[in-house]
Formats: sequence, structure tokens, C-alpha cells
Amino acid sequence: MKKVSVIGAGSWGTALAFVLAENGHDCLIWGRRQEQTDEINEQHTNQAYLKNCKLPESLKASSNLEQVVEHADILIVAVPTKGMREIGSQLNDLIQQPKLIVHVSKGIEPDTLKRITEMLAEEIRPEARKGLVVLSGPSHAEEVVLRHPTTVTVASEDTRAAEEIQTLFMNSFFRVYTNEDVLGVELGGALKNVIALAAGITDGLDYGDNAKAALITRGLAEITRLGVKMGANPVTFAGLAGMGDLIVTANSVHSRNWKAGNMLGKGHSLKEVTEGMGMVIEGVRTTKAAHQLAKQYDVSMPLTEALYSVLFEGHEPKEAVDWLMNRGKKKETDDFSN
Ligand SMILES: NC(=O)C1=CN([C@@H]2O[C@H](COP(=O)(O)OP(=O)(O)OC[C@H]3O[C@@H](n4cnc5c(N)ncnc54)[C@H](OP(=O)(O)O)[C@@H]3O)[C@@H](O)[C@H]2O)C=CC1
Ligand SMILES: O=C(CO)COP(=O)(O)O
Repeated sequence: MKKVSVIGAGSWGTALAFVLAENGHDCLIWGRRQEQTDEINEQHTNQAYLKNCKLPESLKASSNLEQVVEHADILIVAVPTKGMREIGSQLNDLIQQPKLIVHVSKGIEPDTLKRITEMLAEEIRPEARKGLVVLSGPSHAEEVVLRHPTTVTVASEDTRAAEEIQTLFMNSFFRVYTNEDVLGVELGGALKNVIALAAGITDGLDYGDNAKAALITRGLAEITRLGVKMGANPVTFAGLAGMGDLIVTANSVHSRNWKAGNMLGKGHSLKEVTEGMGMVIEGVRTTKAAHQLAKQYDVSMPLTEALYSVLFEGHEPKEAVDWLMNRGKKKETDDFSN
């Protein structure tokens, strides 16, 4: 049994805390609102994020970040990418003894184009970190708390740290692999949200299954093309953090990114969609970052460009699809030579 703290009591932080508590670990979860941590402690629920889920009574919650950081040597950080630097800087101030820090979020910071391990490495001093690990893969929180079979991957520069986290989470419904390609795992997790938004748009437009299959396949091709140019292992994109997560996010009714795209395809504005969701839609900010990365690395990412034009340049979804379909001829397999 280990002491573990989860920072962030949204859908994913709560589902992972559920797994850890089920595994017998002494798990404390931090939420920034006391009424929410009271609900977890007293009702053993977190209705705003995981409806009708009974949480293990052994799972405890606190809104006192200092207490939560002190509780454990392993910190699981589960806040949206937008809040990552602020949390990282607070952790830097609060950590007394070095901690193993695991993040489970999926995004890239626009403008700096930093991945989450890079942001955390900038915010948290090296002496406060035993290691940095990313956990990613096809894993909707709603299904994890139903104990439905789920597989994820953990990656770290430090193989032993990744293996420690693999052991911490593994159980009969939550299977964890390790992967040495931190860059590929983080890029796969972040960029699939862009393609899932686009998949939601084609579903919103009622374009059917051919269009969806095209988006997923060509989406994976452009994610891989960028990732390989940045130095990632192409095999990672055929794995859980790449194809696996892209399939689940582009097809699931649980996906906030797919839902957001679906509403855009049906004619709602981006403002309406983001304000109505009540949960994070990581793909919107990541589309900005991916558009910038494509320029910086001089990689062709037409689906990302089409989505960018809908989200940020006022183009209609149908116009973007027409543009995609009427581009010049291409070979399917020239991807890696770009
Ligand atoms: N949901 C899922 O199934 C999965 C999600 N992920 C990833 O996990 C990350 C977290 O997502 P998820 O839990 O789903 O998000 P949710 O929207 O469900 O919850 C977000 C949580 O973070 C808190 N929060 C929001 N902004 C900040 C901030 N600036 N500082 C501190 N806390 C903040 C919210 O607090 P409050 O309630 O007070 O607003 C809430 O507890 C995302 O990157 C997502 O892509 C990965 C795999 C699966
Ligand atoms: O990353 C996820 C599943 O693996 C969750 O996706 P959404 O953020 O689109 O709900």
C-alpha cells in the first residue's frame, strides 16, 4: 500500500483516485472547492463530474493543497493544461521532500509550444522531483469507474519511475503498459483531441461513416508526420496513446471534444459550445498549438488547418470540408517524406 495524492478532482482525477483507492492505496484527492471535497468525504460522490458513481469510502478529499502535497511521495496531477503552470508553481512552493510527479493531462501550450512534462520541469525545481511521468491512452473516466476493461500507457525518461507507476495503477480492469517515448505519448494524447473535434464536426454535419473513417485515418497520418519530424517514435502513434486514444475520442459519446465538434457541426458557435460544456475541451487550445507546430516544423497538417479555420477564422464547417476534399492530388504513402 502506498500513499498517493491526486491533484484535481474533475472527471479524470476522480476516476484515477477511484482506481488507486480500489487498489488499496491511501489516496487523498485535492479539489479547489470545499463543497466538492465535502461531498466526496461525506456522500462519497462527485456528481458534477461523475454522475451516479459511488466512490470508495477509503478515498479522502481535501481543499488544502499543502496538506494533500504533504500526504504522499507520489503526486498525480490531473488539471486542465491551462491550469498546469499555476499548479506546478504552487507545487514547487509546497514540496519539501522530492516527489514522483505523474501528469495525466492532454494538451500543448499555445505560443510556447511546450508539452506538459516540459511545463512542469520549468515550474518545479529539479530537487523537488524524483521523476516526471505521463499517463495517457484510451480511457474515458465514465467507463473506468464502471470497472470496464481499460488500457493506458505510462512514459518517463526514468524507466524505473514508469514501472513504479505501472505497478501502482495495474489491476484486473485497468491495464498499464510502459513506453519510453515521452514525446510521442504526450503528442499523441494532445493531438488526438484536435482530430476528435473534427470528427465530431463531420458527425454534426451527418456526413456518415466514410467521412469519419477518413478523418481518423488521415488524422493519425498527420499526427504521425508531425511527431516523427519532432523526433518521436512512429510506433507510439500506432499504440494506445496514438491510434487507441484517437479511436476512443473520435467515436465516444463520453468525449467532450467529440461533443463540442458535434455541436459546431450542427451550427452552434464556439462560445456557446465552450460555455455549455462545464468541463474542459482541451482540443480547442491544442488546435492553436498544433497549427503553430505545423508551421514551425514545416509539416503539412490539413485537418488541423481546416479545424483552425473553423475555430479561429470564422469559416463554416462545410466550407472547411469542401477545401479539404478539393485540394490537389496526393499519394497516400508519402507521409514521412512530407
Ligand atoms: N475525463 C476523461 O475521461 C479524461 C481526461 N483526461 C485529461 O485530464 C485532464 C483533466 O481533465 P478532466 O478531469 O476530464 O477535466 P474536468 O473538466 O472534468 O475537470 C477539471 C478539474 O480541474 C479543475 N481545474 C480547472 N481549472 C483549473 C485550474 N486553473 N487550476 C486548478 N484546477 C483547475 C476543476 O476544478 P473546478 O471543479 O473547481 O472547476 C476540475 O476539478 C485534461 O487534460 C483531459 O484531457 C485524460 C484522460 C481521460
Ligand atoms: O482523453 C480522453 C479519453 O482517453 C477524454 O477525451 P475528452 O476530453 O474528449 O472527453
